[in-house]
Amino acid sequence: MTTYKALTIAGSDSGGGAGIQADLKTFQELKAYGMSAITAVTAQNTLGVQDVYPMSVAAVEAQIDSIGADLGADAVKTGMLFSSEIIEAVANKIKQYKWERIVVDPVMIAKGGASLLQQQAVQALKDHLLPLAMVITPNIPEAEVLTDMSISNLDERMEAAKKLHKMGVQHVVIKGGHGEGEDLVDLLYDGQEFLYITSKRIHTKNTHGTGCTFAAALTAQLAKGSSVRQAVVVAKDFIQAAIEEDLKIGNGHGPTNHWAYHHRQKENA
Ligand SMILES: Nc1ncnc2c1ncn2[C@@H]1O[C@H](COP(=O)(O)OP(=O)(O)O)[C@@H](O)[C@H]1O
Ligand SMILES: Cc1ncc(COP(=O)(O)O)c(N)n1
Repeated sequence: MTTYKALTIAGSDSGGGAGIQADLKTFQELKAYGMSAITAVTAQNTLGVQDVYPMSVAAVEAQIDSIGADLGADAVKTGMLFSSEIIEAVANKIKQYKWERIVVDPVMIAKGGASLLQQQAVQALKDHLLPLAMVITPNIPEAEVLTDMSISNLDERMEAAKKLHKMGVQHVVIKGGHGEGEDLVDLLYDGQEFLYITSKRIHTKNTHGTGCTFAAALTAQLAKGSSVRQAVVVAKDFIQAAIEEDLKIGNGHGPTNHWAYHHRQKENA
């Protein structure tokens, strides 16, 4: 049996709902072997981010080198990268190891408002990482920052997707969690066609880590050899199940349930 390997380069969330922890749980549920390179340690829970401790560039590079020199990776996800220095180092390592199945989740601000990316690092993200991305997965506010436009309807979202594609990204997924209304649309653009992945909005405050979990599911599927289109569909099912069966823990915005998708599949088998 082949073992498919997925690497996440992201921040640690001590509360376990987002970041590295969400990614590794999701990889495991989708049967990809999970590995990590930590860019920053956050002291975080369902109430918010209490503190951020970035790692040194050398520490980030060393973790990636340990993986590159031995295990290798079939797909790589980036999440919280914090600074331009870390972004540049990560982009260089991706090139050095010739990794191609790259999912860039351009994490900027936690749901509670804490900054997970320094403002001056947005340009580094555009210059160094976007051209390496097989898929980018911004939410609407992140797509607005990256394209320097305001997005208030689906037409503007399509225009933003085209702009991001022009920046060198192969596939763009602009997620719809921050949109309005009962119908929620995640929009996929591959440079030629748009695909609308729709669902009903679930009314819950427990959406901590939805973006990380969605992008991690996408990465696990890409590691196993899926096409981007198939991987996005599975990622959407995964996050839908994880939000529907939320865990109701902590006193703030609780995490999603990373085992719900697998659990449902077993019940339906
Ligand atoms: N209330 C919700 N009901 C159903 N799906 C949701 C909800 N909120 C987010 N999602 C899904 O979770 C994923 C992450 O979406 P979004 O909230 O836009 O990103 P982020 O967590 O990065 O802010 C997307 O696939 C989106 O469709
Ligand atoms: C370490 C870390 N990385 C990413 C997020 C974004 O989480 P969300 O998916 O809730 O926007 C977070 N809160 N913490």
